[in-house]
Amino acid sequence: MTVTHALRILVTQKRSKVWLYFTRKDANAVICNSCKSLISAMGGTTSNMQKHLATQHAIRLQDCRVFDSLLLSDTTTTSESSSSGANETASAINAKEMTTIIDLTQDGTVFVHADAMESTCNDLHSCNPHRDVFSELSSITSTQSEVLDTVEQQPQQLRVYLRVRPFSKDELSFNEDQGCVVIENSQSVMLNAPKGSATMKSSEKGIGQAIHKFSFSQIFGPETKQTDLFEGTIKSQVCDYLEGKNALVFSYGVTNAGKTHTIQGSHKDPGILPRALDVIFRHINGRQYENMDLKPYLGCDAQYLGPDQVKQERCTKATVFALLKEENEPPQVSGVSSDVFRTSTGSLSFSVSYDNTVEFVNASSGERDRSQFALWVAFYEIYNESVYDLLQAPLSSKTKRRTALRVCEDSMGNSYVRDLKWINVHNSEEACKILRVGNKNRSAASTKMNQSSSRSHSIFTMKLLRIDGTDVQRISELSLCDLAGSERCGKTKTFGERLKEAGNINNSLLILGKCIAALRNNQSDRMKNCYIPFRESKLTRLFQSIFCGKGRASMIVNINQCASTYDETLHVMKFSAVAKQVVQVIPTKLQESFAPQLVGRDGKPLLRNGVIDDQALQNYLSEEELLDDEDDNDMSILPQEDLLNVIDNLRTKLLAERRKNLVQEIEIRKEMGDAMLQQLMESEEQRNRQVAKLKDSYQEKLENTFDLYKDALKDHAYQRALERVEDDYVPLDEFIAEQEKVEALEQKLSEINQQRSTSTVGSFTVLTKDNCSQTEHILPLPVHNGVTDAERCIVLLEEKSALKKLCEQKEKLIVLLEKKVAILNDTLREAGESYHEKTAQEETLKKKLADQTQAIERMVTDCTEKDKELALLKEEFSKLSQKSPIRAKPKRGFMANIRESVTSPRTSTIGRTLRKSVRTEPLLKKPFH
Ligand SMILES: Nc1ncnc2c1ncn2[C@@H]1O[C@H](COP(=O)(O)OP(=O)(O)OP(=O)(O)O)[C@@H](O)[C@H]1O
Repeated sequence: MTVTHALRILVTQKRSKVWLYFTRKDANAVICNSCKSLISAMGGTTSNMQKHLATQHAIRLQDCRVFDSLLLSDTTTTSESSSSGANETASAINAKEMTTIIDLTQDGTVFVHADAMESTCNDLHSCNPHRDVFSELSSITSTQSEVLDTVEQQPQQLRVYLRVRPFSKDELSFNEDQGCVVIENSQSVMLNAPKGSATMKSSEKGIGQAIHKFSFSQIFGPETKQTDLFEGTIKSQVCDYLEGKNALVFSYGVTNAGKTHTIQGSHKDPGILPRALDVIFRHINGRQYENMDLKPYLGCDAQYLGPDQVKQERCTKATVFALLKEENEPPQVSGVSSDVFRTSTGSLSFSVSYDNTVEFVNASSGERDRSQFALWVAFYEIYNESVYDLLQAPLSSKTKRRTALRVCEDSMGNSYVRDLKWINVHNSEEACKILRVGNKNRSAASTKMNQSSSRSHSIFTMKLLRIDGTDVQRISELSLCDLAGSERCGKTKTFGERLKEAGNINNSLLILGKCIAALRNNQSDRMKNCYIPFRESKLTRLFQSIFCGKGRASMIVNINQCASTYDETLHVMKFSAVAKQVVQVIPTKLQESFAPQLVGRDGKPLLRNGVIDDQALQNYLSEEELLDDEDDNDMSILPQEDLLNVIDNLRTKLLAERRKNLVQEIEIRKEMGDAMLQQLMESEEQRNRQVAKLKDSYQEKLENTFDLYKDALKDHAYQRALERVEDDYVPLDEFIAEQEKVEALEQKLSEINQQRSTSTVGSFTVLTKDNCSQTEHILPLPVHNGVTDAERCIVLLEEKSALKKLCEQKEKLIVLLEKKVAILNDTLREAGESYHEKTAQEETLKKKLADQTQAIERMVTDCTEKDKELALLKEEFSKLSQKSPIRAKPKRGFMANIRESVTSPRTSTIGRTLRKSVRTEPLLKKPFH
C-alpha cells in the first residue's frame, strides 16, 4: 500500500508537470516565435538558450514517457476493464484503414468521401495537447480520481449538416433556379455548375469539374421546418450540454444563405437558439439558482460574489434590459427581424414537445432533487478581428469607438473574453431579451446581396452552472456562432470599409479552414504534427479548446440554390467536406470531473470564501506566462512583485529590441540611401536620354515645319499661276467665233482676190500713195496693159511675201529698238539717279559755300573793326609819341614796334598803356575769325 501510495504521489507530480507542459504547448508555439526573434536579438546567448530549450524539451518528453508507463501500470492495476476497453476502441479505429478522399470519376464527377479519414485513437491521444488535463484534476478530489480511472474517449467525426434555403420570389423571377443543387438523399448532394459560372468556364477549359458530389451528416432540404432542423442537429448537443458537456455550433455559408435564420429564426418560426433555450429552461424548471452570487470566471471556472458584487450584477442586468425598453420600434439591424422572440410568457410560445428530451435529460442525470442551475449568457461579436460586447450600451456619439475586448487564456489554456458582460437569466424571455439587445448592437451593413447582411461573427454563449448547495459542481458551455458571410469581395461589390470587413471575415474563415485542415492532417498521419494556427484569428482562438476535445462541435452549412452564387456555394461545400473529416475525441465522463475550481499547481483552490488567494495565484501562473509579452494575457491579476519582474524582463527585452531596431534602422537607412542614389543616377541617365530624344524630335518637327512652309509656298505659287491662267483664259465659244470670223474674212479675202484677178489693171489704184511709197523701193510694179491676171496675182503674192518679210524685219527692228530704248531707259534712270545725287551734292556744296561766305563776311567785318581799332591806336600812339620827350625811334613798322614793346624787358609806358587799353577795351577780346 505504501509503495502504491508513493507511486501515486510520484505519478501526481509527474502528471502535473506533463499537464502544464501540454496545456502550454500551444501557447508556447506562439511564444516560441517571439522568443526566437528575441533570442536572435540577444546575439551570443542564442546557442546557449537554444541548448537550454532543447534540454528542457527532452526532459519534458522523458517525463511524459515515464508518466505514460506509470499511468499504464496504474490503470492496469486499478481498472483493467476500462483500459482494455480503450485499447479495443483504439484498435477498432486503427483497423479502419481509409482510402482516397477525392475520387475523380470518368464522367467528370468529383466524389468527396467524408468518411475517407485515417485516424486512430492513439494518434489523437498523442496529438491532443490537453489529453491529461483531467488526470491533473484527479488529484484534487477523491471523487474526481475515481471518475478519472474510468475515462473513456469517444471518437466522433465533426458533425456537418447542410441546410438548403428555398428560393425567394425575387430569385425565381431572376431565373436563379437552374438546377444547381440536387439533393440525392439525406446525406448526399450534387452540385451542377450553371452556364457562365467560373466553375463551368474552368471545366470547359479542362480545368476542374462541372459536377461535384458532397456528403454530409444530414441534409435538410428547402422544405425543412425549423423544428425538424433542431431535432436533427443540435438537440443531442443541448442534451449533452445539460449533462455537463461543452458544445459549439457554427452556422457557415455565403451571405444571404440563411445562417441567421437558422440560428435565430423569426418570431413565428424560431431558430435553433431559442429552441435550445427552451429546452434548457424546461430542464432547469423549478431548480433555478436565484442568488446570483456564483458567476462564471475566466475560461471555465466560477467565482463567488460578495453582496456588493451581486448588487452590481443585478444593476448590470437591469441596465441591459433597459436598453431594450428605450426603443419604441426596434430597428432591423441584423439578418433577423428584431421582433423575434418577443413573448409575453416565461416560456417561448413555440415550445411544442420537448418533454421527451427533458425527461431524457432528467432521467439520465438522476440529480433532480439536489442540484440547482444558474444560466449565465453573453453575446458578443468579432468584427474586423476585434471582439465587442453586444450587451454594452451603444455609444452616444457616432464618432466614439466601441471598446474592443481582449481574448485571454487561463492557466489551463482556455480562452475567454476579458471584461465580457455575463448576465444571469432566469427564463427564456430574459434570454431572448438579451438576444434582442445584442441584435440591436450587431454590426450590420447592407451589401449588394443582402440588405441586412451580418458583417461580423456573432456568438451567443451560455454557461450553465450546476450548483450543489453553495458549491459549483460543474460548468458547461454552449456557444452558437453565426458566422459572417463567406462571400468574396468582388461578388458583393465591396469597397472601403466593407472591403476591410470582407478581408477580415475571409481571413478568419480562412484560419478556421486552416485549423480544420491541420487537425485533419494531424489525425490522418500520426507522424505529422502540423502547427494548428488557432491563435491566428480571434474566432479560432476562442474555440480552440472545443476543437481540442473539450466539447463537441458541429457545423450547419447554409447554402442557397442561386446560380449567381454558385462558385461561392461550391467553395463553402469544399470547406465543409474538409471539416467533416475532422474527428473529435471527447472523453465521455470527462465533464463530470471538471470541477470549476481555480486550482494552483500545488492543488490548492484559488478561491477562499469567495476571495482570490494571492499565494495560490502566484503559483497558478507559470514563468512563461509572466514572461509572455503578448498583449492578450491578463496581467492585471498578477501580484505586484511579479509585475515588477515582468517589467524588468520587459525592460531588458525592450533594450535589446531597441538596440536591434537601431542597427536595423542604420542598415535600412544605408540601404535606402544607396538605393536612392542608384535611383537618382538612373533617373538622371533617363532624363538625359529623354532630353536627347526631345532634341531629336524637335529637330524633326522643325524640319517638317520647314517642309510644310515650302509646300505651302509652292501651293501658293501654283494658285497664283492658276489665277493668272484664269485671267488670260478665253472662253471656247469666243475663240470659235473669232476663228469663224477669221475664216470668213479669209474667204472674203480669197473672193476679193478672185474678183481682183478678173478685174482691170485699174484696180491697182487701190494702193494708196503711201503704200506705193513704202513698196516702190522693194518692187517696182510694171504697169502696162499686156500683163495677165495670173501674173498680177503672182506679183501681188510676191508683194505680199515681200511685205511680210518687211514686216518681220520691222518687227525685229522694233524689238531691237525696244531693247535699245530699254537700255536707254536704264541709262536715263541711272543718269537721273546720278543727277539726283549730283544735285544733292551741289546743294550741300552750296550750303557749305553759303556758310563760308557768311564766315568770310564776318571776318571782313572783324577786319574792318580791327582796322578801325588800329587806326585809333595809331592815333593814340602818334599822340603819345608827340607828347613823349623820348626820341622817336626810327620807323620800323607798326607790328615790329608792338613786338618790341611786348618782348622788351623794360616796362615802357607804351606797353603798359597798350595792355591797359587792351584790358579796358573788352571788344578787342573777341576771337579773331
Ligand atoms: N429556410 C428558410 N426558409 C425561408 N426563408 C429563409 C430560409 N433561410 C433564409 N431565409 C430568408 O432568407 C433571407 C436571408 O437569410 P439570412 O439573413 O438568415 O441570411 P444570412 O446567411 O444570415 O446572411 P448574412 O450572412 O448576410 O447575415 C432572410 O430574409 C430569411 O428570412
